[in-house]
Amino acid sequence: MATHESHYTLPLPQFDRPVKLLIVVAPYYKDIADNMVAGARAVAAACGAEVDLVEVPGALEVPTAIAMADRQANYDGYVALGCVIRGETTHYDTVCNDSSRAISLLGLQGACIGNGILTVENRPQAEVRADPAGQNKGGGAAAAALHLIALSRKWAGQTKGIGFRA
Ligand SMILES: Nc1c(NC[C@H](O)[C@H](O)[C@H](O)CO)[nH]c(=O)[nH]c1=O
Ligand SMILES: CC(=O)[C@@H](O)COP(=O)(O)O
Repeated sequence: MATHESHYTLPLPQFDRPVKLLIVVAPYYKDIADNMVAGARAVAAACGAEVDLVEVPGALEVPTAIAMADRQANYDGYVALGCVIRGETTHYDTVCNDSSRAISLLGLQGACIGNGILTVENRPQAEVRADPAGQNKGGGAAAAALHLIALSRKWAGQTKGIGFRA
């Protein structure tokens, strides 16, 4: 089994105004999803963020639900959670690639999203990544969303070129 080098983790951002996060989770593998939600909730709580949660059937529906919420609701950011485990067919690649690409495109359009959709070969890989006491990828996705929200607030209302001398 591969060993994993630990990586540097940014300190969590601090906020002077309330933050509202939406967790969108696909509980396709329910125990895995439950652990990721627990990790994400703990990180949100550490930043004082309020959390709502909605469930969708599978990873492919996660970006669609985030896009709907971003149009119709008032969340500051989103945590995308789920797990895709390779099966016998090429469907794995479709679910992994399309969910990831759609989430990235929503991010480029301005939504603050942490992507915590696991894409793994087997269940043990998913379990260690979902475990809040293990790799805690749910917590990492929540932290990513919170960092983007902090950046978005830092630059809100700024106009290009103002404040610089030519
Ligand atoms: N195989 C996995 C799926 N597949 C289902 C799709 O995400 C989608 O719900 C369906 O195609 C209907 O649009 N979803 C997962 O979250 N994880 C999988 O391993
Ligand atoms: C990741 C998947 O979509 C997978 O569960 C589908 O399994 P299969 O390729 O065996 O149909």
